[in-house]
Amino acid sequence: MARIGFERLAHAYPGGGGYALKPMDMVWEDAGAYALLGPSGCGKTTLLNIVSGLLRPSEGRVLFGAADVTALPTERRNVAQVFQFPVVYDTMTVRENLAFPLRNRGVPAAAARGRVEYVARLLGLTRDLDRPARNLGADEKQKISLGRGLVRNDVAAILFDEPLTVIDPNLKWELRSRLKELHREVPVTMIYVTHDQTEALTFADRVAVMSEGEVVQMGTPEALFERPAHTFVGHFIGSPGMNLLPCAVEGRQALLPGGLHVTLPHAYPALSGQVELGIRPEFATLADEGLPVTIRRLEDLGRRRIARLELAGRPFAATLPEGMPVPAEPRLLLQPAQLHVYAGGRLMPGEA
Ligand SMILES: Nc1ncnc2c1ncn2[C@@H]1O[C@H](COP(=O)(O)OP(=O)(O)OP(=O)(O)O)[C@@H](O)[C@H]1O
Repeated sequence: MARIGFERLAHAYPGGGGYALKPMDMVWEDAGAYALLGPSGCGKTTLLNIVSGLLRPSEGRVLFGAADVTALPTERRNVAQVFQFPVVYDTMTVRENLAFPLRNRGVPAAAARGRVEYVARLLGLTRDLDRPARNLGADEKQKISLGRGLVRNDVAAILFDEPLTVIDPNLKWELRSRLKELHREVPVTMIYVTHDQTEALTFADRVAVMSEGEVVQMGTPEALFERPAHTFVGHFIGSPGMNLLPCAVEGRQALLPGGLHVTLPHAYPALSGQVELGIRPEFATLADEGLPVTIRRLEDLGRRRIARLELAGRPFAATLPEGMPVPAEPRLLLQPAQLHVYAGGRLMPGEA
């Protein structure tokens, strides 16, 4: 198990035109469950491959504990990897597949047996243990791959690269919770790459949200929801994402187009770059008093209703409280503590 550190780490692919991963310093604590979350092309796989040793970074250092592993190949890093598609020996039984990484490390047969059966139980593979792997379907085969990644508990880290891609949607939820359960029982550092926010937020204690080669925020799922450090995080996390309105800020007042004023929870100094006011739809509700808005349409999302509005000439999403009829003259209430100010995309702290 290891704490993983990045020191001035960056990567530019030869002939790739600039950084695929911009310079970063970061520490992932030993035994943490981390996710790398972001859209296609943001640099998740590049960072994961640097951790696994598949890719040598063009700048900076990678540390496992105190050891500099930057130049070490994968086989000398003691990491387990689970990829998008199953990596399974068809000629072996499920049991032999799961035991393979242990046998390779010389783990005694009795200890290996217990561990294999434990992991098989966790992944729902017990009944298949003595079947040849080749007779199984894609879901089952990917479960074997997951099992082979999870079976050793002496690894520095287990790296998952979009491991549930081929899994049937109904099974995904179940496997996610099993992985989480396993992490609680065997606290190994786990790093999980995905573009799916539900997967990242349910699996990880801490999520690194990436955009354009940069980790724009590393935080708990709660922090990403309540205090997005970057407008990208506000927008990318949540459904619908955070509302962002261009504005000017003077002290404790945000001035929106059309002459509307919003009182902020803090005062702000003079800000440069594009200034935006951010608030999540969950903290903006239709009410009898507040800012004047126009309702464009309503969306019923099952447990809640979202009103698509126009505020200061811009689209805006808010919550229509349960049981509230659609108001004839709709007004919008914004929870003051949930108002955030961004300049150049970054969250501004405000004055104490
Ligand atoms: N071998 C390569 N040579 C040149 N450029 C590359 C190479 N691999 C990736 N890139 C570029 O680096 C950037 C980051 O790619 P990366 O694969 O790390 O992103 P990602 O977030 O994992 O995306 P995806 O989810 O699509 O795999 C992209 O712009 C990509 O085009």
